[in-house]
Amino acid sequence: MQIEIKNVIKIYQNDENSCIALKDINLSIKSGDFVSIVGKSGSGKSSLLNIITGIDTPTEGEIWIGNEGIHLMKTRKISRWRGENIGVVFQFFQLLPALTVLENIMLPMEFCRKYHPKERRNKSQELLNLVGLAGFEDKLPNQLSGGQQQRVAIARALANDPVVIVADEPTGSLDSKTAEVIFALFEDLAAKGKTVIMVTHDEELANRANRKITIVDGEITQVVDLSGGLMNEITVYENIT
Ligand SMILES: Nc1ncnc2c1ncn2[C@@H]1O[C@H](COP(=O)(O)OP(=O)(O)OP(=O)(O)O)[C@@H](O)[C@H]1O
Repeated sequence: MQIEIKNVIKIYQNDENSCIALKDINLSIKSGDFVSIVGKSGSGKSSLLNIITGIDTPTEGEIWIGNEGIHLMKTRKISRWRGENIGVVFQFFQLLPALTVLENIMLPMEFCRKYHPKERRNKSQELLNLVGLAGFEDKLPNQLSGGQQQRVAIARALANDPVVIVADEPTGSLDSKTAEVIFALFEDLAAKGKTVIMVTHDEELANRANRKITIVDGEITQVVDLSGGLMNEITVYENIT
């Protein structure tokens, strides 16, 4: 599904202060694209991801994913739609500690009533195999290493076979060797046709995506085409300020 972000502005407002986190963001992401987003802390990366996934709403602007206007959806519809169409992976995994690995993966299927209840266990098992954790079904999250927990989180993100995977610093809390294993999983998903959008602080990993987007102070300052292994700058949105 094509993603179109049009003139998105995000302003956080409280009683005394306001913070302009995103200033007129425009971006097109094609189906099957693997996009990395880099930028300094506070530049607006998470704000952008939260708006793409409908976790947060833009102050202004539009987000289209396929034919769906995310900015037009009511909160209740968004969570269901997200559950069916977008897999979200966070830096600190966010697995439910009291549920087993398999139960964590089944949760989005139950929430979206995807698959027949009898099928869910098999589907979850397949996903666990895919991330290389067969045999860990009945473990609790705290019995796993960080890298293993992130693999479970990726399996959970894939539970409803979403077309888009969005990951916010998925390797940020992992050592470099484990980060490599996790990143390779995302590369594999992109190669299988999923659209992957990943925020990372790691420039080396970011340069292995198809496109790298740099955000500075809430603005896209650079979009670099990395496909074909050649760092070939295609579009530069001028930083007007
Ligand atoms: N809920 C909020 N209320 C007020 N300001 C916020 C809120 N969330 C983010 N901000 C501000 O918006 C700006 C962008 O924050 P954001 O978290 O999107 O940046 P980031 O690039 O993801 O940073 P990091 O790499 O540290 O996670 C920052 O100045 C931040 O302080």
